[in-house]
Amino acid sequence: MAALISDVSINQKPYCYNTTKAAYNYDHEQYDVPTIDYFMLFSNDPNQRSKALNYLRHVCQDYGFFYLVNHGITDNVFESVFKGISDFFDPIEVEDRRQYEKKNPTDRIRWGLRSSPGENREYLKVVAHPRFHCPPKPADFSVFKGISDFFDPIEVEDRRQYEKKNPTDRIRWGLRSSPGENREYLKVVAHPRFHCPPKPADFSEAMEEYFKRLREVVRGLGKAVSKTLGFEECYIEKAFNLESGFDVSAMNLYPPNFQSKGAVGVPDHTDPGFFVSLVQDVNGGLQILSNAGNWIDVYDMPPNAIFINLGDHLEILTNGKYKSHVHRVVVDNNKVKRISVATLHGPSLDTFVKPAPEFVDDSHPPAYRGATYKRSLEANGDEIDVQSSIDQLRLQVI
Ligand SMILES: O=C(O)CCC(=O)C(=O)O
Ligand SMILES: [Fe+2]
Repeated sequence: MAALISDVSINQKPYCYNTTKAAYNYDHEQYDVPTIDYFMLFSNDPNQRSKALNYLRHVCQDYGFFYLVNHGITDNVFESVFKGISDFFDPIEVEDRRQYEKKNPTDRIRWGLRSSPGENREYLKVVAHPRFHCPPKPADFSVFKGISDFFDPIEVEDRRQYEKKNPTDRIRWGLRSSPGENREYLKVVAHPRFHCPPKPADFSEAMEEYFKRLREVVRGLGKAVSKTLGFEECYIEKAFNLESGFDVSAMNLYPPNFQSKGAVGVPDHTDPGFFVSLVQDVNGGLQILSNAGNWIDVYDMPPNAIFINLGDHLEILTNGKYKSHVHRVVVDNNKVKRISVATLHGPSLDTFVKPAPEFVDDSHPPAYRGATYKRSLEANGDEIDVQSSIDQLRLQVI
């Protein structure tokens, strides 16, 4: 006789609020992302330059993200990048891309396809027939009352006795909290050595050209940000040993909403590195959590602007003065597919990053543990995964 399995589930909160940060205000806020004019940061007119740097200081401190315009990277460069990525992600050639699936932690090119709706529930499964099985406690396991008593939040540890032990379990309990993801991605190490799949034609050239120009822009931005912190313009360059800085770029393709499984493109996260630069071919989906705890839709990005987000390692270096912000991608409004290129600009792998003495005093004790960039990346994956580990490095809530 066939076994009957009963699945008793309790749904948890909606996707992706399982972060350790303080309670969020879930309202989306539709306000402008500030715009920084790159050219003005280097203006020959000292008045204009100082105005632009003051504004950048305010934006870094009170926002932590901005659109960068007038950066000098031409439309042609962007067009070639999006064409190259779109060709690479040709739906017909998906099997060919599997050669770049994870092989080992030293991969310099990695591809992945994530299409999962996420799961947020606690469950108890029991074999109900031919013999009925059920945990003996709580008393009077009458259907909804009993189930609700069984899932008593205080007693969660007690329920672990029913976690998977072997395939013949007749009672099994589980707690699943995964945010889901909908994207195809290609990650490449872009610096100190540039890596890219050799096919399709022109893809690698387009990316190399983009990264070369982007590095120049990011170097300039590092100088300007050093000034906003009150230092010489080479401060960031030296602190992070940028000559051999470790940059990883994620090229993402998000499906249109009717093809996605669930609403999340990329779940809540911050990024390692000191700056993250992001460009996209169409508007839609990126949201960032403001200092005030509101989700801001990045929806009005000027054409060919670069969205800059401060990264974890700038937060650590400045002991929390310039913060890295949680962001995510939602796909439920994507009418068409969207391509983005998120590049995480990092220190060299052997740079030991800790709160710099200039940001530490009696009223600002060190808020983060120091670690080499390599170790901080390895805390939650490998070098090319580039996952944040700032929560593990945090010494106290600031
Ligand atoms: O595609 C986006 O808008 C953001 C992607 C992202 O946050 C990442 O790859 O780290
Ligand atoms: Fe990100």
